[in-house]
Amino acid sequence: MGMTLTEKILAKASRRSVVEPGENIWVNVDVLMTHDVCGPGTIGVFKREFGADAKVWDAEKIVLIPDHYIFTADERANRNVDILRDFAQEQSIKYFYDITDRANFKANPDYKGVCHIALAQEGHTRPGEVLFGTDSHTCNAGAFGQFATGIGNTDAGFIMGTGKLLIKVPATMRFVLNGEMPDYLLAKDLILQIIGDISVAGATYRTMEFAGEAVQRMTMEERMTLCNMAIEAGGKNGTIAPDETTYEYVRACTDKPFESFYTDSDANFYSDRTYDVSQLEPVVAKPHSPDNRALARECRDVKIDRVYIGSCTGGKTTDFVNAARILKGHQVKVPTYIVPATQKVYEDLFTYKHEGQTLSEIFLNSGCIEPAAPSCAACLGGPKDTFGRMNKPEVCVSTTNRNFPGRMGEKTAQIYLASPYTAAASALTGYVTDPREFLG
Ligand SMILES: CC(C)[C@H](C(=O)O)[C@@H](O)C(=O)O
Repeated sequence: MGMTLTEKILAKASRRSVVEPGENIWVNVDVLMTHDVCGPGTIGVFKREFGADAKVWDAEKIVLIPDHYIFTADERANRNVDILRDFAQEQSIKYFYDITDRANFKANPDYKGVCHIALAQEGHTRPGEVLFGTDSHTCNAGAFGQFATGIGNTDAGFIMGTGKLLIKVPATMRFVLNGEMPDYLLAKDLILQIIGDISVAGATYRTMEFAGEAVQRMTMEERMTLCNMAIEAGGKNGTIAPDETTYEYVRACTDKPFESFYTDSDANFYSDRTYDVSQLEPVVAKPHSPDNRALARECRDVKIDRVYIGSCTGGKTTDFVNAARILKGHQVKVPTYIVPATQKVYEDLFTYKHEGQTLSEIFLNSGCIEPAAPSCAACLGGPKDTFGRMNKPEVCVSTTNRNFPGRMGEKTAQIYLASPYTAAASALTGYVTDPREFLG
């Protein structure tokens, strides 16, 4: 019997020739990522269990990324970043993307922004490796053919001390996305479609492997959007077989060697679903669950108060290019927040041109709020002074990943998850809007 790409990575990481779903195995970790929310807790567990003077297992395999609650006056949030800094110094952690001057993020060249996109841009998402992160959207890196998943602080503290973790091998659900992608659909529509089909518990502790010609034709950023939301269906990890598109991206970010794995033709799947993407339509996830799917056009009577374009899921350069395609030459009817995921994405807003104008010019000319400093910002609410936080019971169309009550701040606010096209089209009308109204 053949193996899936996930099984092969886990077999290699546990120094076995074969692993099977359901087996508990010890894996060697290639990268451990933590951020300002969970880093202090992880460090606390590490020190308690391994000793106040203990050294981490490998100072070059730990990546510390302040990204969640950065641009805030909240003292505890600020203290969390200080704890990361002290630890990085004490342990000589090689990859610490620090921010010291919060008043001017551009004065901090080391500062990146949202961890999942920073991991990719800094070359930490390499095919065939094992990445654990103290964040549920760590599955984002599965787009690179890496085994990547979120863990809690206790597991992360254990990895800090040992470089290993005991995990159960997940069974794989394959999603084959065939057909020509219509020019009004984005990866976000596909993943919302799938989550709507299988529910937020539909892939619990399983691998979601995305394959098929529509996936092969996607850019790395669109592939990341697919894998990023695997956790929204309960998935342990998302994965996509590496190919030339992957290698081109990875080689531009790192010269570290890596090994690629591919699913065998006789591999065993827990389930195998096929979609013809040419038949799909733009969708949203209505409040208050990512699986509460509806066609965007069915929600045309939903009046909205704001639009938010940002986060690991929907704040990458491609996401803004797609939003700009719709916004160019029109005026937004509601406050529209632009939050680039990383400093690199922020720079792209001022250098990347769409039809002769930079993305930032397009956004400002169409009446959007000036692009914010890169961070997770209001994707998960945050302290009261967080940029874009929902502090009133308003309705928002957002390119982020979750729409549970209180997710963006105010508990009674309503969030419609959507693609950058749908978010931008909605900004132009003040209602949830199918982007076909503005495309073509
Ligand atoms: C803060 C962190 C633990 C959390 C996560 O794990 O996902 C956050 O990033 C989120 O998106 O909800």
